[in-house]
Amino acid sequence: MNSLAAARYGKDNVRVYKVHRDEKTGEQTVVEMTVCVLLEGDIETSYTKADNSVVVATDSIKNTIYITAKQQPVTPPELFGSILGNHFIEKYSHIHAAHVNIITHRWVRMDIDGKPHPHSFVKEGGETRNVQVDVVEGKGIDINSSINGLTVLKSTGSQFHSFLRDEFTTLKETWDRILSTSVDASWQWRRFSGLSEVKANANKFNPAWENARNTTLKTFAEDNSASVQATMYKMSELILAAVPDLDTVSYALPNIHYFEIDLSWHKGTKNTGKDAEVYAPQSGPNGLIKCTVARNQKAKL
Ligand SMILES: O=c1[nH]c(=O)c2[nH]c(=O)[nH]c2[nH]1
Repeated sequence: MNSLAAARYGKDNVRVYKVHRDEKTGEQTVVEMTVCVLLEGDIETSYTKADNSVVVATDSIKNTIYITAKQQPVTPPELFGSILGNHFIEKYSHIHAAHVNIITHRWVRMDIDGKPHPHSFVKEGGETRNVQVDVVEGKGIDINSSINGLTVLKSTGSQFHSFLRDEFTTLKETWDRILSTSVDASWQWRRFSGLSEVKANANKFNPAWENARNTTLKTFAEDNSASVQATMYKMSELILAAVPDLDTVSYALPNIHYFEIDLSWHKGTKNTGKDAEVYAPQSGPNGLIKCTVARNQKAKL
């Protein structure tokens, strides 16, 4: 006999845009999100017995996302995700968990002639602000906030030497290299008991995002990096120290390589070592360095 070992379902890639119009100043503020909601609960029979009576249609889930966006604040995304997820477990007695993922796209207000424009925006790179909100009946609300796709480069101030050498090693040691990565940084909040506790803490989410972003950029720029590993650990420690409500901070950083090009074949042109100016950016393979730093406890490696 087989049995359903795990099941969840819902609507993915629900794109939502919301505008806020400040009637007094005439300034408008926009938010664009891509939302995924997946539900769990007493839904086995829909899989095993073709019983659709337990199915909240994914079309209804999509409608609920729109209605909730209309009726509730969509920022900070941690709060919107909690309100949305909580709705499903309160409304349907047989739904016991709602998993909400929100990608917030980065529309940044334009500066025109040095002044913030009231209703025009630029989409900044591929960077997004994301949240994963898991609302589980009887347990509480787990929130993981993140920055994705923040691409950075420094042209010096990075080293990589003294690494293990053996018969597989060809990489030269370097005391001055280019360092580039696309930052995926995430921070796990201590578990909230429920929606009212999330609401009581709602003013912490934006400052935490700002702190994580600023810390990432400042540390990346200012650290004379011994390695991606050492720099990302410093970033994680600083964020944990600044935001007491976090349990862990994680990074996943690709090491995007820029190779020197030997141009000596052309009239003895010097373009390596201290003479290197023209490099070949690599699209792959790339290093991929990850870590999770936990507060006051040993990380599970
Ligand atoms: O910062 C780095 N960490 C590594 O683990 C590594 N490995 C490598 O080839 N280059 C680098 N750079």
